[in-house]
Amino acid sequence: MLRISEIFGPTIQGEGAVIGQPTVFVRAGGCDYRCAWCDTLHAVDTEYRHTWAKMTSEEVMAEIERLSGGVPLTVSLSGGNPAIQQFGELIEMGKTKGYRFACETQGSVAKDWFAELDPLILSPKPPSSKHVVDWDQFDACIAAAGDAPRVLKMVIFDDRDYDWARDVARRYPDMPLYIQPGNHTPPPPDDDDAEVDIDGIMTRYEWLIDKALADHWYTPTILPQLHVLIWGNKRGV
Ligand SMILES: C[S@@+](CC[C@H](N)C(=O)[O-])C[C@H]1O[C@@H](n2cnc3c(N)ncnc32)[C@H](O)[C@@H]1O
Ligand SMILES: Nc1nc2[nH]cc(C(=O)O)c2c(=O)[nH]1
Ligand code: SF4
Ligand SMILES: [Mg+2]
Repeated sequence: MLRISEIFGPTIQGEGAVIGQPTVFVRAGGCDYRCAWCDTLHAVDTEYRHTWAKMTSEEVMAEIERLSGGVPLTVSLSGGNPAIQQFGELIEMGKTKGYRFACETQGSVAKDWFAELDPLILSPKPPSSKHVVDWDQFDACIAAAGDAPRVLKMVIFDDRDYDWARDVARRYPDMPLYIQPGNHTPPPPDDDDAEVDIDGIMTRYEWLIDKALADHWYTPTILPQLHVLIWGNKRGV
C-alpha cells in the first residue's frame, strides 16, 4: 500500500529540468526530513496523516489515467519523500502504458526503482533548511539510478546556501544543475491560500541571477518556481 497525500493535474511542472511540461503529480505522504521552509508540510507533518489515503499501485494508476484522459504524459512523484515508499510497481505499470516517471527526492534514501526514472531529481538541502546532508546516502541514490537521467536541483535562500551550492556543484561536475530561489512565505499546512510574497521571491531570484553571473558561474540553469508565480501557494496546481 502507498500513502498518498494528493494526486493532481495535469498541470505544468513548475520547477527544474522539465519545467513547463504537462505533468500529473503524485504526492507521497510522509518525509524523513522536516525542512525549516518546506512548502508541502501537509504531506510531511504526521499531524496530517489522517488526510493521506492508503492506495494500491493500481488505484494510483487508475487516478493518473482518469486525470490524463488516458493519454500518456510525465508523472512527477513528489512528496513528502517518495523514496521512503515502494513506487516500483506503479512505475512499471505506468511505463507499459507509455507514461514517463520523474521523481523529486532530497537524496536521503536510495531505491532500486530510481533506475526506471526519467529523470531522478535530487534536491539536497542547504544550510537554511536546518538539515545536514548525509553524502554517503546521497551517493547511494546516484548509484541506484544507474544509467537513468539524473539532475541536481538546489534551493537557495542566502549567501551561505549559495556558497554551499557551489561546493555541491563542484562535487558533482557531470550532473545537470538547476538552482531556484526559496519561497520565504511557504503555506502553513492547513492554509493553501496563504499569501505569498512574490515581490520578495523575485528580489531573491534577481539576487541569485546577479550573484551567479558576477561569479562567472555559468553551469546552473536559474529558474523560479513557475507555479508559485502563477498560482501562489495554492495547492493542487
Ligand atoms: C516539497 S519537495 C518534495 C520532494 C522532496 N522531499 C524534496 O525535498 O526534494 C519538492 C521541491 O520543492 C522544494 N521546496 C520546498 N519548499 C520550498 C520553498 N519554500 N521554496 C523553494 N523551494 C522549495 C524542495 O527543495 C524540492 O526541490
Ligand atoms: N506545478 C507544480 N510544479 C511543481 N514542481 C515541484 C512541485 C512539488 O511540490 O514537488 C510542484 C508542484 O506542486 N506543482
Ligand atoms: S525534504 Fe522535501 S518534503 Fe521533506 S521537509 Fe524538506 S522540502 Fe519538505
Ligand atoms: Mg512544491
